Amino acid sequence: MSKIRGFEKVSTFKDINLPVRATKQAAGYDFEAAEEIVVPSIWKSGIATALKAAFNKEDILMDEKTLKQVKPVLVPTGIKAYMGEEEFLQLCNRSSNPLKNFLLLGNGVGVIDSDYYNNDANEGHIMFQFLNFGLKDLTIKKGERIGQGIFLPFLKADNDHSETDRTGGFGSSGK
Ligand SMILES: O=c1ccn([C@H]2C[C@H](O)[C@@H](COP(=O)(O)OP(=O)(O)OP(=O)(O)O)O2)c(=O)[nH]1
Ligand SMILES: [Mg+2]
Repeated sequence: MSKIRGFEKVSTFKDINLPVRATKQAAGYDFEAAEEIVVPSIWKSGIATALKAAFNKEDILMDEKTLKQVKPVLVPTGIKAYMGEEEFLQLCNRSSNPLKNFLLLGNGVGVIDSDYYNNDANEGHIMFQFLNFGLKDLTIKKGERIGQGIFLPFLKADNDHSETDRTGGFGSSGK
């Protein structure tokens, strides 16, 4: 069978499942966490203190360490995806994540470009970036379903001559 679009395991991950659609007509392929990982509550980072200070009209002082803790956590899936040149994989949250676990995607939706597959930096490893708005830290277990991926076509504008090759992910284009 010729390869059109699909999923493979990143070489360093063995004991994981490839994404599947849960039902006959489900649009999204459900992704699982490839390892156990903690997503800290954003409120533990000192934001609560800062907000209190803001209400009291005090200066908000946040050190570097505190600010860094507010970053989303990249949850590894151990999965890479291949697809057509004019397609991408859209990563979306599961509806139950905010409802049950206060988990939001930091980037709203994730865009997996077709040239991310097998890139030199990380082989095309797909990550979900989560922020935990709950009051408690959340442990995501290995094998837990964390999000979904939907393959979609995209359109190009007139006079589009982009020839730049991708070298990595998450800010690798340097802009
Ligand atoms: O939730 C996401 C979003 C992106 N990616 C990977 C696939 C994508 O092809 C690459 C780059 O994503 P994007 O273009 O959205 O980020 P960027 O900040 O523009 O990085 P770059 O400069 O590498 O394009 O990172 C993920 O694994 N998960
Ligand atoms: Mg980009």
